[in-house]
Amino acid sequence: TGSTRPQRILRAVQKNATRGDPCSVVKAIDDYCRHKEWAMNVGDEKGCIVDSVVSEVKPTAVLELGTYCAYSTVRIASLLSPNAKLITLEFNSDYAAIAREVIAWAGLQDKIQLVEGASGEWIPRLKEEFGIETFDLIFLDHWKDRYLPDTKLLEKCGLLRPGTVLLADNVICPGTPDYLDYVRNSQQYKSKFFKSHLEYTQEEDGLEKSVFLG
Ligand SMILES: O=C(NC/C=C/[C@H]1O[C@@H](n2cnc(C(F)(F)F)c2)[C@H](O)[C@@H]1O)c1cc([N+](=O)[O-])cc(O)c1O
Ligand SMILES: [Mg+2]
Repeated sequence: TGSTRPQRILRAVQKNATRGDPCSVVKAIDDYCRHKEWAMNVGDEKGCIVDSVVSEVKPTAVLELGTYCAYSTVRIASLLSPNAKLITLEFNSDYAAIAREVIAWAGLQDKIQLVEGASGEWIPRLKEEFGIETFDLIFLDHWKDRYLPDTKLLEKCGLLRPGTVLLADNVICPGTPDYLDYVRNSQQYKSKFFKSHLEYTQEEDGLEKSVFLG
C-alpha cells in the first residue's frame, strides 16, 4: 500500500517549504507538480490571475469550493487582510486531512475554515453556522458539473450581493460549458474570460470572472 499523490505533495511541502511561510508552500507544491508529478492545483500561471483578482476585490469573506491539497486555499489566504476569513469546502476526507496539514504548515489556520462535506448540504448552512451574510469572492475549483448548480444554490441562499465576484477555474479544460453559458448570458452577471494554460502544461485553459449584479 503506497502513498497517495496528496500525501506525496504534503511530504514535498514539509521537506522544501518553511513553516509559516505561505509563499514557500505554494512554491514547493508548484516545483513538485511541475517536475515530479502533475496534480490538479490551479498552478502558478493561473495563480497569478487569481492573485490579481484577490488584490483587486480585497475580500473579507471568501468561499472556495474544492480544497484538494489547499494550494489555492493557501495562495488566496496569504493575500487577505488581517480580519478577512476564507471558508473552503472539501468533500473527500482524505484530501481534507492533507489540506489541514498544508494549511498548518503555512501557518494560516486562523484565516481558513476547512469544512468537510458536500456543497448541497453545506451551502444552505453557511449563514447560520459561520455567521456569514454574503461572500465578496467565490473561487470555484471543484467538480466541473457542480459549478452551475452550486452557483444557483448560492443565489437561492442569499449568499451573493451586488458586486460579489465568482472566479471559476478550468472553464476551458476540463471545461464547464453549462456554467459558462449561464454566467455569460444571464442579465444577473457581468462576465470576463482570462485566457491562460492548464496548470504545469501548455494546454489551453482559463479562468472566468463573473460579477453578480443582483
Ligand atoms: O477535475 C478537476 N477538479 C475537480 C476537483 C475536485 C475537488 O473538489 C472536491 N469537492 C467536491 N465537492 C466539493 C464541495 F465544495 F462541493 F464540497 C469539493 C473534491 O473532493 C476534490 O478534492 C480538475 C481537473 C483538471 N484536469 O486537468 O483534469 C484540472 C483542474 O484544475 C481541475 O480542477
Ligand atoms: Mg482546477
